Amino acid sequence: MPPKRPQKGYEYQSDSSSDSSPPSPPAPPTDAEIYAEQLRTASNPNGTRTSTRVKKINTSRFPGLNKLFFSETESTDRRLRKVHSNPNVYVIDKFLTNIELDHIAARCDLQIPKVQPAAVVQPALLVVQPKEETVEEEQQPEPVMAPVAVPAPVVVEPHPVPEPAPAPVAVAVAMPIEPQPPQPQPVATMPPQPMQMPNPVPQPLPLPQEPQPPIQPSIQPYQLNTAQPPALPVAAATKPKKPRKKKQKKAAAPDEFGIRLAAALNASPIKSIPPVVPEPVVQIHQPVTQFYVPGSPPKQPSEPLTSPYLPSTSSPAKLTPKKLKKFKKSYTDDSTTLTRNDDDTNRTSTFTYFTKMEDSKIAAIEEKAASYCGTTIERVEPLQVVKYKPGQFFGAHHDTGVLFDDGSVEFPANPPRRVCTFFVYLNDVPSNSGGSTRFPLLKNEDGTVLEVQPVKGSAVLWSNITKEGDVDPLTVHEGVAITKGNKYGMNIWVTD
Ligand SMILES: O=C(O)CCC(=O)C(=O)O
Ligand SMILES: [Fe+2]
Repeated sequence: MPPKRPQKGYEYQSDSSSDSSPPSPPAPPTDAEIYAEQLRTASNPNGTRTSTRVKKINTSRFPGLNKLFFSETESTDRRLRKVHSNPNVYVIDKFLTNIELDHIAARCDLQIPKVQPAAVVQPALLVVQPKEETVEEEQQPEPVMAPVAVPAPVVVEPHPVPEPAPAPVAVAVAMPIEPQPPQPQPVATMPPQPMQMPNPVPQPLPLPQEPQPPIQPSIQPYQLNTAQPPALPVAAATKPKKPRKKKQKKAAAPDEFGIRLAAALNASPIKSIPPVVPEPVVQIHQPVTQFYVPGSPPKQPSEPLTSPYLPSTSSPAKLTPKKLKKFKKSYTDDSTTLTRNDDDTNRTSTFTYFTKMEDSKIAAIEEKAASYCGTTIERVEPLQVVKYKPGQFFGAHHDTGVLFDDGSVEFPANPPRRVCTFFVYLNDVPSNSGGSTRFPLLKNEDGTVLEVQPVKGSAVLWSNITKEGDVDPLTVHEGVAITKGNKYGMNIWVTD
């Protein structure tokens, strides 16, 4: 019997060591193509499904993922707003900070208005308003991602409107490092949710240090046996901690506070401002010398795996590309011929990639996604930024395999496979302009299809696999065509 025609492809992982997306044909074969060829000859010589050779994912290696997606008990993580059960789909409001959003927009030259500060504060005002500080300087309270339960369906035009400026004095004392304009919640068209936490008082806005769920004991999927640690990007290397100051009651140094606030407000031309975003602590457990070609299958099943995604260069300069990202035409791979399909009518959007741990902010985002899943940064693919112009879309597909006409999904035989997806919205898209992320097989209680409308900075999060470690065909999804304006998003894929 001839193999079933694959309906939709997905793109294999690209070369993480390059700054941009893979080249268009007739370029020499990319890692993805080489991987596809290896896969074809190794386990799929006739172009048929590979499923009989597929290794399940051992979900016990992902305790964080188990808690989020497969546990009988509800997650108590208040940052997560569940918009569908079984399979669980969550929205994380304000997954990215405004600083992270602005950084991505700048690096990718996205036409997104800069985040508006909540108030325009003259830095001079800050000098005369010393701040009583009773907490340790570096020990910021764990910011809570103010979970504001919004009864759904909600028809909200997600246009952030800057709040009227509060009195400068109040701002000087209570102003967070990063001002956050009010943001509407991503709208999932589902029946009303029980209120998770009433939010009667203004929440302290999150500081640049994002809340991190406790990182699970190291999983160490990749046994890296070498002597020579690579020089990691400055920001990615674990830094020795400065001795902490004891609690003391003191007036905040107006200079420092003013400068940091000014930096956050973008109100200062000062060049050498102290970093606003703390250096992320990237957990690299073992030194790395051997690098696995992205996307290529492991050589021997018994052979220890190396991380497919860690940077392969020891030069921090090479890890900090100055070039702006360029968006390339998206492609998908056909599972029957395992060739790249550039003319895929199922996907008209374009994409580009960040280099793995390209800079401290990118590394922090990777780390944030990993920690939600109770895993470490090694498992996070290079971040992929996607762009939709009016009329563009990404039809129904699965992030972990090829969706067939009969609704089944072929699971790639070997790691790295995309265990879960964070799709982050980089701009707002009003609900009357299309552009939602739609899950055609997931229904709300009222029978309507689950759709999540883009709200800047929020992320929708789902698992691509089942509790048993097989592909979950229910998490097929699509990027609905946007009718007006552009849509920008970012895929964060955590792999096995
Ligand atoms: O654009 C969206 O809403 C979803 C995009 C997506 O699923 C993908 O890029 O894999
Ligand atoms: Fe997707």
